Amino acid sequence: MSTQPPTGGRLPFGVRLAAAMDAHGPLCVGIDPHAALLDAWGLPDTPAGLRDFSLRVVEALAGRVAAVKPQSAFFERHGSAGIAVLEEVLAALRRAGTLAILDVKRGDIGSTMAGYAQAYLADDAPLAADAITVSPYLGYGSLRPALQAAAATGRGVFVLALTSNPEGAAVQHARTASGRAVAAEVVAGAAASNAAARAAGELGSVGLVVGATVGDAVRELDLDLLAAGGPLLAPGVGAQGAGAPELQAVFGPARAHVLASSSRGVLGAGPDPVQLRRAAARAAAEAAAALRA
Ligand SMILES: O=C(O)c1cc(=O)[nH]c(=O)n1[C@@H]1O[C@H](COP(=O)(O)O)[C@@H](O)[C@H]1O
Repeated sequence: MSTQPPTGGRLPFGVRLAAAMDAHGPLCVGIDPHAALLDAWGLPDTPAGLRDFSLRVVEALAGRVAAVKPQSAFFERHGSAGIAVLEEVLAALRRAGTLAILDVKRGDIGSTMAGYAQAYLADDAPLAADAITVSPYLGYGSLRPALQAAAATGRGVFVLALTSNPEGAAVQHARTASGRAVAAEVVAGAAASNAAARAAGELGSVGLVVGATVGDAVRELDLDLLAAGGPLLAPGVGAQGAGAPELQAVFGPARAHVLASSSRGVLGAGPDPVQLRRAAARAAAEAAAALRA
């Protein structure tokens, strides 16, 4: 990452996220408007239903959780009208001062990655978020345009390292020519990207995604998650079955860097905003007890 001061008057993403986790607890709530959730909330599976659902989540939780993570897929499935809703949701989070991590899992050859970087990490982009999820499986170096754009604007990226789905292991646990696991190469890439922030004693802006459901993989693959120096986004909490014991066991000495992430586990408590807030507060307290002990 660049050591130039970011544009837009923002502190680096890692610094802003560390402050938000201290203020609100280490929880990110995902906005994943599945058709079934829209139905459970009494809303139609249309762009209007999507808008109502998403803005109600923002209204209930903005200013109360460390970060909110809209899942782009559930907006994209409604076409251009869905993307327009996503723009509105990101703008609402920006206005509320709540960090937005846009889950788009982008990854492409460098020149195309530059296009994605402009789409999500430029100051004037309609879909600008504070951070995005990216896939390093076209090679960590292919992420360079996103890493540079993030550093230049005080934004961040979360690089998929060990994903929460069982199919991920076939790729992520495989050994490279160096003998290290593919996931270990990704962790090493993030550590190099975060070197300057680490030297400054700050949380880096290049995070990793490590599912809370990955069991013993971090230890077995010898991943030094603490040395990576960035935040560790841990999906899999709640609906996918992980809770406090899994967070503690998976992250061990790196647990102070973890941002636990739950979508359906919190959203299922809606649409009543009081119940949504209660579910988020409960999940944040559980994550804090597991990770900050
Ligand atoms: O990048 C992610 O957030 C992510 C990575 C991963 O390994 N596993 C994973 O579940 N996710 C996302 O986290 C969310 C999980 O939603 P729930 O299972 O409802 O909490 C979805 O939007 C997933 O796409």
